[in-house]
Amino acid sequence: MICVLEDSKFIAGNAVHVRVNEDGCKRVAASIVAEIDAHGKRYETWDSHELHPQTKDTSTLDWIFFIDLLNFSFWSKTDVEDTGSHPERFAIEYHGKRYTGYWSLCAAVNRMLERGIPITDPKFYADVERCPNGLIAEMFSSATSESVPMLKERIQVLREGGRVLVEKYDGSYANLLKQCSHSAQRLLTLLLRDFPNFNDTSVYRDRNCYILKRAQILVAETWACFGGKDWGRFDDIDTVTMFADYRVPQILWQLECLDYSEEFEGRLRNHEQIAHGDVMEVEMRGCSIWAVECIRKWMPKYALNAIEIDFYLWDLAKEWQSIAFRPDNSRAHQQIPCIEVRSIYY
Ligand SMILES: Nc1nc2c(c(CN[C@H]3C=C[C@H](O)[C@@H]3O)cn2[C@@H]2O[C@H](COP(=O)(O)O)[C@@H](O)[C@H]2O)c(=O)[nH]1
Repeated sequence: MICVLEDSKFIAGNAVHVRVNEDGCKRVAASIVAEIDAHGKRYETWDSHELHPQTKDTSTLDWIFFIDLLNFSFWSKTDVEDTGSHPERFAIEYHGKRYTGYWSLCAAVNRMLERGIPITDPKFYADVERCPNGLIAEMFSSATSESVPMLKERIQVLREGGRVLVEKYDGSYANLLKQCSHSAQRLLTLLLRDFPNFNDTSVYRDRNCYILKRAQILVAETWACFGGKDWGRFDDIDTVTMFADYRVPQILWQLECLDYSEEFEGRLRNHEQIAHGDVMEVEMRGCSIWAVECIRKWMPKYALNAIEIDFYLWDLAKEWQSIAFRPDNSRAHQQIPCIEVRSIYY
C-alpha cells in the first residue's frame, strides 16, 4: 500500500535537520486565503501558462506523460545565483524567447512538435530507429554553452516509458488512465508496478518511504489540465500530496514554513552537491510534503488540496526568482539555494 502522506508524517516526526514550522504554515495559509479572496483560485490557470497545450484530447495526455517522464533536474551549475536568466545557463530558444528550468522542457517539446516531429507519441519515442538518441539530443539543443543536465538518463527514462506504454497500454497514456477507474491511487499503483523510473522512494531510519514526486505531478497535471473532468477526473484527488521537487522547499524555507539546521543550511549555501537519499535531502523532501499538509489544515475557508497549494507555491517561487529578492532583514526576502541533487526523480 502506497502512502506518501504517512511516510512524510513519519519523516517529519523524526527529522533532525529540518523542522516544519507551524506558525509559518499558519501565516502562509492566511496569505493564500487573502490571495484567493482577491484574485480567485490559481490552479484553475493551468491553461494560462503559454507553453501548456490548449487542446484537450488524447494527444494532450501524451504530451503530459512525456513531460512528466522528463520533469527533473533542471537546476544549473552555471547559474550559481539561480537567477533563472544567467546568459550561459542551459536554455531553449522558442518563438524568439529563451526558456530555462521546467519551462525549457516544455519549449523543447513544443519546438519539436512544431517541426512536425511526433516526439510525444509513445510509439515514436520508444522506437530507436525512428527516434534515435541524436534526435532526443537535438530536442534539447541549447541556446547557450551549457547543455541539458542528465541527457543520457533522460533518454533511458524516455525509452522505458515509451516501451512500457507500447507493450502494456497499446501505445497511449489514455489506455493507462482507462484502467484506473478515476482513481489517483490506482494510477500511482500502476505507475509503480510498470514504470521503474517513477519509483521515487528513499529509505529513512530503516523505513522505505514513498515520495513519488513525478508520479504524483503526472496525476496532478492531468487533473489540472482537464479541470478535474473527463480524462482529468480522479475521485480521490485529495489524497495526492505536494510534489517534493527542489523549488517548493526553497520557498517553504523563505516563508518560514521549514527551518533548517545550521549544518544543512551551510551545505546548501556552499552549493555542495548532495547525493539522492542523503538523510538531510530525505528530511527536506518529507518535511516539505508535511508542511503543505499543515498549511492545508489552516485553511478551513477554502478546501484547497495539496496540489493547488503546491502549484500556488511553485508559481510564487518562480515569481520571486525572477525578481531576485535581495537579502533584507526578513527571511522571506533572503535567497537560499535550491538543494543540488542530480536525480531522475525530481
Ligand atoms: N512541486 C512542484 N514542482 C514542479 C512544478 C513544476 C511545473 N508546474 C507548473 C505547471 C502547473 C503549475 O501551475 C506550474 O506552473 C515543475 N516542478 C519541478 O520543479 C523543478 C524545476 O524548477 P525550475 O528549475 O525552477 O524550473 C523540477 O524538479 C520540476 O520537476 C510544480 O508545479 N510543483
